[in-house]
Amino acid sequence: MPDPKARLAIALDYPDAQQALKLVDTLGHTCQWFKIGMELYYAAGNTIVRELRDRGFDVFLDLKLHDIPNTVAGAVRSATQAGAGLLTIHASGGSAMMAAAAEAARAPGGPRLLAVTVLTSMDAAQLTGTGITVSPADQVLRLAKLATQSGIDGFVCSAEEVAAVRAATGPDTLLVIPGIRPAGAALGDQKRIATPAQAIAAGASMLVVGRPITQAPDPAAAARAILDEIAKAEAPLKK
Ligand SMILES: O=C(O)c1cc(=O)[nH]c(=O)n1[C@@H]1O[C@H](COP(=O)(O)O)[C@@H](O)[C@H]1O
Repeated sequence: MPDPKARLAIALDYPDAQQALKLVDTLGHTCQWFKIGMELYYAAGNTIVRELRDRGFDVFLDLKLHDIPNTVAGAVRSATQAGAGLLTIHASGGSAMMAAAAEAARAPGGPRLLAVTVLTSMDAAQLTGTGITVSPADQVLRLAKLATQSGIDGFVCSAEEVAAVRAATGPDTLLVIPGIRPAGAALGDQKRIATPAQAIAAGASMLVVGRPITQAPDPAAAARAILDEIAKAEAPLKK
């Protein structure tokens, strides 16, 4: 059974390195993966990526790149220098953009790329508002297939689509699932959600959790509870 720690990334959605590192210190080595998103990266750049690497953690750099192919390839090269293990790009940037990103990520020490499909904060009505009239599930599948053809083998989607994406892309695909809400947790802006156990049971490789841990009265206890839920969900059923 894989270590549950390898299957949880904590979203460090903070405005500066000081606040982010305070949470990291609070969690200690309960967790292995930390996700640095736009809020923290725009404030602290590659310095915070290196700081976490120096402390022995793995870094998931969530920059959701979406630009012309040449620009995205350059951004992948810049992000590679800091040593992130995972990096996100938007699948809706298209096949040429994803292929250019995949090529840039093949450099030594390059990150594994994850194509973000349909944001977990979007429901069918919001998707329709952007001119896409198929369901979120159909759009996720379409983008996952496009990403696969473009040389990307990891995806971000919601737990609602994970089983279909797994079936379409194979057992080795890295499927990373945000929109995780333990039973009773506040939804905030998330729309397509699941509990940790539901997401793992549906076939998720890794879960992304932010506020249910960072805003908890006791973040370390909240993280441990989620790791326990992951471990139980992946344990074979005893008959
Ligand atoms: O790429 C992501 O990580 C991501 C994609 C997505 O579709 N939905 C989504 O919530 N995320 C990120 O996952 C984290 C979720 O945070 P919480 O909603 O606080 O658990 C945030 O850092 C989001 O930026």
